[in-house]
Amino acid sequence: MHQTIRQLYQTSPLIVTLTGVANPFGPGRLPREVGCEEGVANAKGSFISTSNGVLEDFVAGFNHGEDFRKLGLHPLIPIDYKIYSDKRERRLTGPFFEVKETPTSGVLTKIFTGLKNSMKKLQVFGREKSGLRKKKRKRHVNEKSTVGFSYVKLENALRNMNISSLFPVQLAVWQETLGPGAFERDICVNSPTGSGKTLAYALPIVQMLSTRKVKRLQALVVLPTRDLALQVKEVFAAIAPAVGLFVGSAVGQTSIADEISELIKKPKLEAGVCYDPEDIGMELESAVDILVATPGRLMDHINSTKGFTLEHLCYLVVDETDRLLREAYQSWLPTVLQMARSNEGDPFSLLRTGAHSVVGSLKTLRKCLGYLKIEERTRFCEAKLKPLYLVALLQNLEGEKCIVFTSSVESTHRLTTLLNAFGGLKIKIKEYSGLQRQSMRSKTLRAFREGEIQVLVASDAMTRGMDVEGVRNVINYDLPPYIKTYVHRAGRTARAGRSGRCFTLLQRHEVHKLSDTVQFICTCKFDDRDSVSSSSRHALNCRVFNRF
Ligand SMILES: Nc1ncnc2c1ncn2[C@@H]1O[C@H](COP(=O)(O)OP(=O)(O)OP(=O)(O)O)[C@@H](O)[C@H]1O
Repeated sequence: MHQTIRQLYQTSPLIVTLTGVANPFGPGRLPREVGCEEGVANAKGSFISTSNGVLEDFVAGFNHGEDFRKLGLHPLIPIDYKIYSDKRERRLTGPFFEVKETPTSGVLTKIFTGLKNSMKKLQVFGREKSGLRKKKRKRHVNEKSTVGFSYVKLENALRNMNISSLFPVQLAVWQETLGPGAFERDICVNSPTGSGKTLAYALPIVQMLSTRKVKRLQALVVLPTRDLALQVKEVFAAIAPAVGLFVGSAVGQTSIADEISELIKKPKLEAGVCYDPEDIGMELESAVDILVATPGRLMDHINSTKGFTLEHLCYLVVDETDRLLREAYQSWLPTVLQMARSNEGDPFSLLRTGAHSVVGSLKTLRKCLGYLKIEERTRFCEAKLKPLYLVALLQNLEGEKCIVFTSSVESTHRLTTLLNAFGGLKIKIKEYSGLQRQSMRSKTLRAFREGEIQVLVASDAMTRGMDVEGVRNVINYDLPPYIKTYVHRAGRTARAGRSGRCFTLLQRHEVHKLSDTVQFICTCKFDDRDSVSSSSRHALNCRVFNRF
């Protein structure tokens, strides 16, 4: 049975959107065409998944749809749209519904209206925004002293991180969550690589929790890999202690016992008193307010750690959403949603009644928030000469920090061995790939960050989200297989407003593939409202920020 979008909004609290660079319709176009923008006003609540991908993400969406449907939710997956893939035009149809109508009255919510003037400085903290509704204003006045105090503390913490002003995406999310309309909806943050999305969600979470009275696990951030999770934990750890919050991680590879002792506070027992073990179990409390986790270890704690609970969860961030939701990881998401709401009896009573803190409907923050200064260069060479070209290129780059991407873990290993065998290169080269033990990877990454290593030869384990300061160059030794891989690889340079270069070594027969990719990125990524140059048209990826 086919449902129209409108019917779906009336029945479904779940919205799955597809946004991002590789969205074949261009960011923004899809949601608008299927009426998401219009839908935000009507939807009763949402959990959102975003995706950078093309076809496989649609398919993944369907698979996950099964999980979601078990929970009584229905993903909104647009069907009956032309999907361009491998130059072929395909049409997806699916079991749920078909998009028949294209609402034309969908009006873009102007989330950035009025922001421009307040974008410059951190003084945005503590400044009361004009246009606050009466009720909100009252709340601010009541909390003025505490809130103002935490603004100052946060500001100092940011200054210690050498951050003196907020990036546009950070201001936009801050405005969405703490400004007028304060977090009435779940939001999806969609902005270029290296534009500061991590702090964009970390800052408001820390601010919102800064007035908490009791230490409980109230914010959960989920990321697909350990290194990424630790990177994000560092960001939280730099600002949360300033307002008295505790941050923990559950990322695997370390002993679970150590993790438990970090996450769960044991009651202090008096010597000589005999306690009932069951009573002790009851008194276990969370030792952290914010947890950064990978799905596997998160599930371990959910299943077997005494005292670990998500029942007080207020904020859920699903980072690198498209990747996380493509891999089921023991259905972690439905489990988290269920646990988070288990104290309400009906897991979706919050969605329906709006009690407690409402799961708002979806809002997509989508805008080109600045330019990525990436210079793109291609070099043609025969396959057998590629290593020589690479050596020459590395010599030319004179020890600048550089990541060389290959197509597989095996070729990463081979190429590193080969490069190290060249005596002439006076630079330190190491490999980073999924083939290595985690401890080895982390050690290499640390050395790369600290500048002890100048060139990292990496498989695509390195592409996503990794933030290493000072990476000036990215080299595609092998052509990336997908558009989004290209985007994420290139996004390891030109971060935080800096400039960078992306080189691609090409064989003649690969030329059309690259030009298709680049053309695709240039034509599809931004809609007409975003005036950007083609070189800036890189890397959009997504974070989902969900409030229970
Ligand atoms: N306001 C700021 N001022 C200066 N530097 C900042 C600011 N916010 C973030 N940064 C720096 O920008 C870099 C990129 O930030 P972050 O890793 O959050 O980007 P991202 O958008 O999540 O990237 P990706 O899409 O690749 O995951 C980091 O090194 C971070 O320290």
